[in-house]
Amino acid sequence: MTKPIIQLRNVTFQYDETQALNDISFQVQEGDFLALLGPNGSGKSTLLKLILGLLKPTKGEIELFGEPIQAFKQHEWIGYVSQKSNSFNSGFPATVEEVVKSGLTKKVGLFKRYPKNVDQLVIEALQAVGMESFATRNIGQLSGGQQQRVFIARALIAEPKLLILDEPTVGIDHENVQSFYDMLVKLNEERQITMILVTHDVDIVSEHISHVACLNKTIHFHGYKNEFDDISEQTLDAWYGHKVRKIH
Ligand SMILES: Nc1ncnc2c1ncn2[C@@H]1O[C@H](COP(=O)(O)OP(=O)(O)OP(=O)(O)O)[C@@H](O)[C@H]1O
Repeated sequence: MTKPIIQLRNVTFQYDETQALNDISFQVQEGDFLALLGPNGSGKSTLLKLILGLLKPTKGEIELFGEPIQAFKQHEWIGYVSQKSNSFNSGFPATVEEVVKSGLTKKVGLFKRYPKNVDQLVIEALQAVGMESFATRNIGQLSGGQQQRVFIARALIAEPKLLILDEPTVGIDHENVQSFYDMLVKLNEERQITMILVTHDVDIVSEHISHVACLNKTIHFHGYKNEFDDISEQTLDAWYGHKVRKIH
């Protein structure tokens, strides 16, 4: 039996002037691979910040792993790779292995020691994203897509149950997007990591994604990927307020 990892009930969020989210209710189940789609300004980042506990809903409730978010303490269960992770300049003074190791800080606490097998853990995390041969390189000397993989390894080393990726394929060239997806699917299937992939690109929805949620201030659709495929472009246009083209 799968259980909800995230449950939102009637969540509304208001910045001073702007209502960013209106009456959002949906669940993410253990093992789901969810693409959260929405145009610019549709509330995707706001929704993520609510799930990560960085903002509090104006109205409504959020549960993580079956607990009200206010009581939830296992923050190391949630890995987050932000949109801006892959923007180091070439002189940034950290190696790939140092960046990955820093992903353990949340788990071991800032002033506690790393486990004895930390080097092995770093290599395993890098192997999972196909980046082990870059371990000693400077992070700033990697391409945007390679840096993104390293940041996923940094999240993986803490053994998350849920991985949230904000626009992960930005900066990855077209030929490498498929292998990037294959890597995410492998993590989802082999390690049973629940995935939420945030994007404003409808095209990006790969065949491997299990669920899709369409957000534009409110949730217009949340369901299986094959149900999403049946939605017409006209309906998407109406939700998003502009022309949308689906590429299969
Ligand atoms: N700190 C803030 N203060 C006031 N309004 C904000 C703030 N952050 C976001 N907003 C507004 O809330 C709405 C939702 O913004 P949000 O950043 O969540 O959208 P998004 O879907 O992540 O957009 P994008 O795809 O462009 O990153 C927008 O109208 C935005 O202008």
